[in-house]
Formats: sequence, C-alpha cells, structure tokens
Amino acid sequence: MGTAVAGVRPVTPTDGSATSAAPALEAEDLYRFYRAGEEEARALRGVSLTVRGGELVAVTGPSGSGKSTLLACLAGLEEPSGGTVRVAGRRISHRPESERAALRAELVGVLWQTGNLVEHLDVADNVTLARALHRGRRLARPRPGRSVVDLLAAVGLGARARSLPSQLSGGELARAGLAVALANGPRVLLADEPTGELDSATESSVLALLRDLADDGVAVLVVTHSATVARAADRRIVLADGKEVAA
Ligand SMILES: Nc1ncnc2c1ncn2[C@@H]1O[C@H](COP(=O)(O)OP(=O)(O)OP(=O)(O)O)[C@@H](O)[C@H]1O
Repeated sequence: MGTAVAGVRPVTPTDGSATSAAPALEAEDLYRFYRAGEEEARALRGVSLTVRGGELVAVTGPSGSGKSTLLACLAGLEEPSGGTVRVAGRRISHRPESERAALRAELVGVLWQTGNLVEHLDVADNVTLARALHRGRRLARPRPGRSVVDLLAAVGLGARARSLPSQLSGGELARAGLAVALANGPRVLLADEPTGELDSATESSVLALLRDLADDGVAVLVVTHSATVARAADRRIVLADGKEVAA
C-alpha cells in the first residue's frame, strides 16, 4: 500500500450514482475522426479498454498513433465519433459539454505535459483554485479530502507552496501539476507524458508518486514515450494507426 499520496484516495460516493463495482474506466469501441476540408484523419479506429482502480496502465505507440486523442476522449474533453466512455460506471461520452465537465470534476484528474498551472498563482493557490472550480461544478456532494498543505506535502512540495510555477524546476512543475490534477480526489488519473522532459532520477520520483496513487486505489492511465514508465506499468496498451496492437 502506498503512503506518499495516501489520503487523496476517493471514498465510495454516497449519492449512489457511481457504481463502485464498475471498472473505474471503460472505453468501448472508440472512434475519432477529424475532418479538415476533403481530408479525414482517423485518429482512433475501434479502441476498447478497461482500467480498474489500483492499476497503473501505460499507453504507448509512435507519434500520431492516437494516444493524446484517446486520452482526451477518456477525459470527456473530446467527444468520440463513435463508441462509449464510462467512468465509475457513468457514461461521460455523448453528453453536453457542461455535463462532461461536471463528471470530470467529480471523478477524473487530468495531467497534461504542457501543464495545468496558472502562471501568476503560486503552487498552493493553484491547488486551491482547482478545488474551488471542481466544487463549483460538482453535482454530487463533495468528498472529504486532504488539505492543500497535506496534498502538497504528499507530492513532495511542502516547501514550495508559495513559489510561482516559473520558479520551479521541471520535476517540481510535474509534481505541482500532479497536485492540481489530484485536487478533486479523482477515481481516475489521466496523464499525458507526465515525465516527458525530466531526467531519469526525477522521472523515477514522479513515477513513484503515480504508483502510490494506484496503490491507493486510483486507476492511473499514462500516455508515455518513456520505456522506464512503460516497464513500471502493470500493463501496456500499444497503439498504432489508431488501433491497439500486440505489445
Ligand atoms: N484537432 C485535430 N485535427 C485534425 N487532426 C488531428 C487533430 N488532433 C489529432 N489529429 C490527428 O490524429 C492523429 C492522432 O493524433 P494524436 O495527437 O492523438 O497522436 P499521438 O499518438 O498522441 O502523437 P504524439 O506522440 O506525437 O503526441 C494524427 O494523425 C493527428 O494529426
């Protein structure tokens, strides 16, 4: 059982809407096409997956194989052209944007390589803002969570709470982004290249945080080009040309 981020683990919802027996994340036969004039990019062509709480799953594949598109569809940030996404048994796809955002706020943490931090707010205020935004959107009752101070300590940023993002190292930025992604105590964490620009020692420490999170019951799905991250995952999903291929 991990300890570093223990306490951000979600508790079973009390509103009866999310079924705790359902897999944390399910995608069934996802398609995503982009049209630009006469051209059509087929970014996803029938991807299905299941990730249970406690699993750390890596999504790998060459550039342009559909990894980021998959993540965006799983997060409800994009609508798939076909197929269904469910989080904790609740369908997040094929809904109005406001409903997708509300479900995301309740159940999903998203960590992008480009960062999810507001530049002019310090680290603690970034986490506080993320919490406030999630609370404002949340349909169900807020779950009990850690204080911002505890959450920052859990990701190893206790001493940097009052630093601006521009004052942080790459590894610290990744940790701060993780704290923001965890602000809502998500059931599912979706991360796109969270260790993309980190040296190997820093990558290992971020990877350890993701592992602790999974050990605490969160379903963690990481898009990565890193062989180290892929090796450390419980499972690997390899995409090529918008489809899953044998690992
Ligand atoms: N908004 C868009 N409009 C048109 N085509 C897009 C759009 N987003 C993605 N694509 C196309 O969909 C395909 C998959 O892109 P995606 O970004 O998901 O790949 P990826 O595996 O994440 O690549 P990388 O590893 O380089 O980040 C590519 O051919 C890309 O050009």
